[in-house]
Amino acid sequence: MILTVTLNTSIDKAYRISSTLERGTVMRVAECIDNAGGKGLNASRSVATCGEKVLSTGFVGGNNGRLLCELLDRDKIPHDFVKVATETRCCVNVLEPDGLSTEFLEPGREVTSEELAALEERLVSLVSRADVVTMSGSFPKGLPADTYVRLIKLVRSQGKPCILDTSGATLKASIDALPTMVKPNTDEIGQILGRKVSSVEEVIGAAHELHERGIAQVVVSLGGDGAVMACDTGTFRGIAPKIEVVNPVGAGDTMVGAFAVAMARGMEPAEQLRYAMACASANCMSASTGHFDMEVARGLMDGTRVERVA
Ligand SMILES: Nc1ncnc2c1ncn2[C@@H]1O[C@H](COP(=O)(O)OP(=O)(O)O)[C@@H](O)[C@H]1O
Ligand SMILES: O=P(O)(O)OC[C@H]1O[C@](O)(COP(=O)(O)O)[C@@H](O)[C@@H]1O
Repeated sequence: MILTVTLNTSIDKAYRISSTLERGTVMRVAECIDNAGGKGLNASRSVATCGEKVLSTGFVGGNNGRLLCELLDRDKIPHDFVKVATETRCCVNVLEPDGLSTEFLEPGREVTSEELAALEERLVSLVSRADVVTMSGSFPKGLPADTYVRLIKLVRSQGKPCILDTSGATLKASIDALPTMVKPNTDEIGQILGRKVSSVEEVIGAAHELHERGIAQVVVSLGGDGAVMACDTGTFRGIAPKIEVVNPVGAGDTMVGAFAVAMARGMEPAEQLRYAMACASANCMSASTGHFDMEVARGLMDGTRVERVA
């Protein structure tokens, strides 16, 4: 079973509009698709679509929290959340006819230290049943900066692999806890190392350097340009297939879920990367955030290439 941890859950609303987004006007929404969101729940759907058992945990609260659980039930995603006193946030993704996407991410409302302690207690038993644990996304208000450090240590003390996908100061503060895998983008790995990283050569060097610090798999995702991975068996460049992008939101989350599946199945790291990239590209071809069709992903596997670069 793959356990996904989402501290800042959300009702993700994809608004499809039929003309270009214009500031300062009234825009009517042609279609609204609601999904249980927050990065970890996109990863949960990815695990389920890959055909593996998943369990989602984290915090939910209020009416949005109830709706979120209903949306997960609709997607047949099992969940075991800690209920908090505040309302779960909403995130809005506006999709324009030309494929451009603009996201509005609400901050998460306050979570107390008692509610965090309840989650830590719950995790002790949930982690013991998991093959791989993923931790994704930002923090709601109120959580201390070392929250992921504590949760990663809890997972690693049980000898289980832990994938961390977060950003900014939270990522920087959590890296020394040595999760098994991290999935920063180019800007984020630059922030961790304290220097500007831009070319693919610089990304390769940066991924290798972070791997040397003790993170078993460092995966830097590059959107349509694919990904770079540094691990014990070498450094690899993944080339993504050319596709028609419909909604790229959640591609990285899909990648994380598919990586967890590939790890749990004991695939070689380079094969894990190819599998996870094909699923992530398939996510970009679906309008619904964090959803993809496994048949489409299978069809993209041949066009997804992984080459050793070091
Ligand atoms: N335009 C695209 N064409 C093909 N594959 C894509 C495209 N955008 C993303 N992907 C795939 O999804 C992966 C994750 O996407 P990325 O945008 O880097 O992550 P995030 O959603 O975290 O920003 C990429 O490494 C790539 O494999
Ligand atoms: O938890 P965070 O970092 O605030 O991000 C939350 C939001 O990011 C998303 O996962 C999309 O992010 P990506 O496009 O970077 O994968 C939304 O679905 C989600 O609600």
